[in-house]
Parts: sequence; C-alpha cells; structure tokens
Amino acid sequence: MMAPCSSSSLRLARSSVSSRAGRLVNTKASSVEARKGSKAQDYLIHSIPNNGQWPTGVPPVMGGHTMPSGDVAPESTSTTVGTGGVPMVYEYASEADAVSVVTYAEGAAAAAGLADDIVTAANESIASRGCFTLAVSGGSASNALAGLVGASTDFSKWHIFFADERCVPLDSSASNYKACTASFMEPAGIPATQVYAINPTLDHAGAATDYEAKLKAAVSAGTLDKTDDGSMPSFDYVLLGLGPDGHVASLFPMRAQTAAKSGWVLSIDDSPKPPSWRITLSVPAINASKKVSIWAVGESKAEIVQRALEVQSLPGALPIQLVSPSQGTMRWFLDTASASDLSPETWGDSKLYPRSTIAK
Ligand SMILES: O=C1O[C@H](COP(=O)(O)O)[C@@H](O)[C@H](O)[C@H]1O
Repeated sequence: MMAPCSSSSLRLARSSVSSRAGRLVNTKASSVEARKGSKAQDYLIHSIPNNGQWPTGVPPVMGGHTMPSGDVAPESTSTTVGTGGVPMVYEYASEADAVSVVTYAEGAAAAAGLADDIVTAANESIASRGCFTLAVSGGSASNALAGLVGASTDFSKWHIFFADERCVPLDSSASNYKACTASFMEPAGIPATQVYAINPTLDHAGAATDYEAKLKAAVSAGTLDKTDDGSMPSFDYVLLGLGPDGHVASLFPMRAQTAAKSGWVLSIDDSPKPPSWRITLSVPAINASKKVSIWAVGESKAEIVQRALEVQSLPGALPIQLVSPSQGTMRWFLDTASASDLSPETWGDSKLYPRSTIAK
C-alpha cells in the first residue's frame, strides 16, 4: 500500500554494502566493486550459520536428546526468566541469509557503512511506499548517525522514532532525542513534525502509553507499517546500540520487559543504568521490523560482542540474543576492536556450536 506521504523524485543513494550472509566468506577482495563510492574503507563479512534443529526457536524444555558423544543430555527447564516468570526463547533467523556481521577497519568506516545501509533502505522504502520509518537508539549509536548528514536521500520523507528513550526533559544531556537532534536530525533537515519524541512531562508509565498511541496514530496515518495480523508495528529500519550487559534499547537482562510477548512500547521504572525511568520498544515490536542493525564499535564492546555472537546464554540473560527479525534481516556493524575476540572462522564448526547441530 502506498502511504499518504507521496513518493518523491528519488535521488540515488550512495552505494551500499551487499549482503553475503548465509555462508562464511571473507569478502575483502570481492567487496571492492560493491563499495565503490562508499565511504567504507574496508570490511569483512561473515555469517552466522542458520542450520538449527529448532526452526521455530529453542523449546523451553531442553535435553533428552542424544549428544554427539552418544550420551543422553539431561533435561532442563527454563521458564523463570524475568520477574514475570515468562519463558523466552532464542529464535533463529527465518532465512539463511537473514543475519550478517560486518567488521570494518575502524569506527569511522563503520559509521559510513551504517549510513550507506540506512540510506539504501530509506531510498527503497521511499520508492516503494513513499516514506521511511527509522527507530533510533541513544548512546554511541546516535553519534554514529552523524554519517547520514549530506547523504543522497529525500530527508523530507523520513520519520524518526525512538527504539528507547529516557524519561527526561528533551533538552537534557541524557535525552536520546537531544543526542539525535544534534548528530543528524537537525543537520540533515528532517522535518521536526516527523520526529516522534516522547512526552517528557509524563511519568514512565504515562510516557509509554502515550508513545504507543503515537505509533498507533502513525500506523493509522499510513506512515508506519504494521504486521499482517496488525499485532505489531513494522519499522522499515531499527538501529540498536549494545550495552556491556547485552541490553538493547532499554531491554535489560532478566527483566519482565525483556520477556514481554505483547505490547509495543513498555515502561521501566528501575533501569539498572541511569536514568531509571525509561520507555522501550518491546522485543516483539523490534522483531517485527523489516531491518534491524546492531551498532557495537570500539574496544569496550569486544567482550559483549563475543558473548552475544558465540556463547548461547540462558534465554533473556542477554537481551541482544532475543533480537531476531521474524521476516526481516539483521546486520551487526563492528570494527576490528569490537570484533577482536571473535573467531568467525569457527562459526561453521558444528562441534563448537552444537546448539545448531545436536543429533535428535
Ligand atoms: O542507555 C542506553 O544504552 C544503550 C547502549 O549505549 P552505548 O553508548 O553503550 O552504545 C543505547 O543503545 C540505548 O539507546 C540507551 O538508552
């Protein structure tokens, strides 16, 4: 359906990195063509194998199967994650090439690659439905968005939402809105009427209810897509940062909000990272997006990137591991520093990653 925002004359996007996920590859040489015109200096693309035994997700009761050693694995149950005691499952991506990990030589190149990726998605979306919906994060991800300024796209068709927000005044240094205004929304010329800020006068619960109503109004206006069954919004693009504890948006480890299976926008009144009052998109709302990117750049992210990508945690212990777009794609943007603890050359090794190859 073409949204009410009418389609504009489409200017060409900067060239984008193309997905080579689905197999382990080092695309250093073959990537030269793909990045002509791109600011990206260098990148390697690896993939996470999607050969799981549980295509619909890891069941809450595990074990009882024969392990490669011949022993029968003990049974274990995981149903008490989060204060609500709601079981959470890791879901493999729906398509073999749905998840990719891109490592750039350094942060500036990663920011340029991220900008390319977002602009490509924006121009495709504007061409097909007349506008583009982007949900952004704060922290280092908001700074990286400065790479969008001056890009070849029609910013008048962009609509900016927040994957999470702190319940503080919009001019507070803790406000994700303020950070994104400074880094790209104002310099890029995104119309202020198309920036969906929280109401900072409300408490956490009121702000979440109000923000969900804003999303529903955007769906009714035809700006924001929704899933086929109407149960969730479907952003064209969601950009998530990654905290050292594995949190994304304001979904923190082992919290009820992280386990929530319904609701578009949730409230937090005791965030382990200040400020304590926040709102956040839910896991189902994030996973209903057409494209999700993870921004994790710099040495301080190396440990959590390794844990998130190479260690299967108790579901919910690392919220990032619950991010798995059900219809869309997911891409990690790393630099050599944040990827320094990874061993992607081993990702196809079924003995190292028995979670995806355990015999039945
Ligand atoms: O509190 C937050 O933290 C995360 C991660 O921030 P980073 O600076 O370590 O990248 C951020 O993605 C989120 O939006 C923010 O509210």
